[in-house]
Amino acid sequence: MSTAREFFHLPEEERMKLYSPDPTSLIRLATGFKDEKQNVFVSRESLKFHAHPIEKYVNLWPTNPSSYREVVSEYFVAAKRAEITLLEALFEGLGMQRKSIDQILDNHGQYASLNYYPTCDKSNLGLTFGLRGHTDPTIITMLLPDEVPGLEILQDDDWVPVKPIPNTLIVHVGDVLQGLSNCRYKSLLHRVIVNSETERLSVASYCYPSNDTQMGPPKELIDEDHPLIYKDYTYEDFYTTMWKQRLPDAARLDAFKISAA
Ligand SMILES: O=C(O)CCC(=O)C(=O)O
Ligand SMILES: [Fe+2]
Repeated sequence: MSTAREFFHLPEEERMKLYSPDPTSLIRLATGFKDEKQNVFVSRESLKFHAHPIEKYVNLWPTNPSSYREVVSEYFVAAKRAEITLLEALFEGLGMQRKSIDQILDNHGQYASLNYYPTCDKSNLGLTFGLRGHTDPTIITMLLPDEVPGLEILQDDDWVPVKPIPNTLIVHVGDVLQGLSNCRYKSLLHRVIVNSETERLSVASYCYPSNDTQMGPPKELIDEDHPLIYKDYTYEDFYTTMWKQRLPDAARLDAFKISAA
């Protein structure tokens, strides 16, 4: 976390060396922007990069601060290990067969985002979000927030603040897990609000399957009480559709519902 903070406290021209508007870049800094249509400002600055397999990507990462590669590698390798352990337990708990689990986890990827939410002028608070409501297009997202409040989740139509607990990770269910589990797990709608006093940081590890992974629910999860909701599709189909639709939430999955055939 302190390495991420150091990075975002570097002079703007140093950070902007990594700026790219292209979402397929292997590493990129994304900056805050104004949505003219909705007249809101989204203030998050984030450094996004691939983190697994780490040997393939580490040479693209910043060398300023000088500890960056070492500290960030150590964190994301440990985060990935924890994600896989958690997912294996969760899939086994759902009753999935080993073959189905391997199909999903073999060749999975890990995408990282260091998120920085600057403080916001009091007069602009009403029109500024850190991040607007969205679900993550992942299997799960492992999030390490700092101790500043800001994350909110939607629960029964109300935005509920998530109270930061020191040294505690948060795991979000993403759209892919909703699809794979045939809706036994629901993707979590969340957003980030900003404040005028304290900047906020978080470190996100997004776990996603390989492009050719079949994302329809495995047959062992389907029975009379749990009729099949989603047809077979690949992660690549999902991603391509997502970019076309530009939907912020799990409604992206509706295109793959059996009833949408
Ligand atoms: O900063 C946070 O707490 C949430 C970040 C987030 O939702 C994301 O990176 O997808
Ligand atoms: Fe998110």
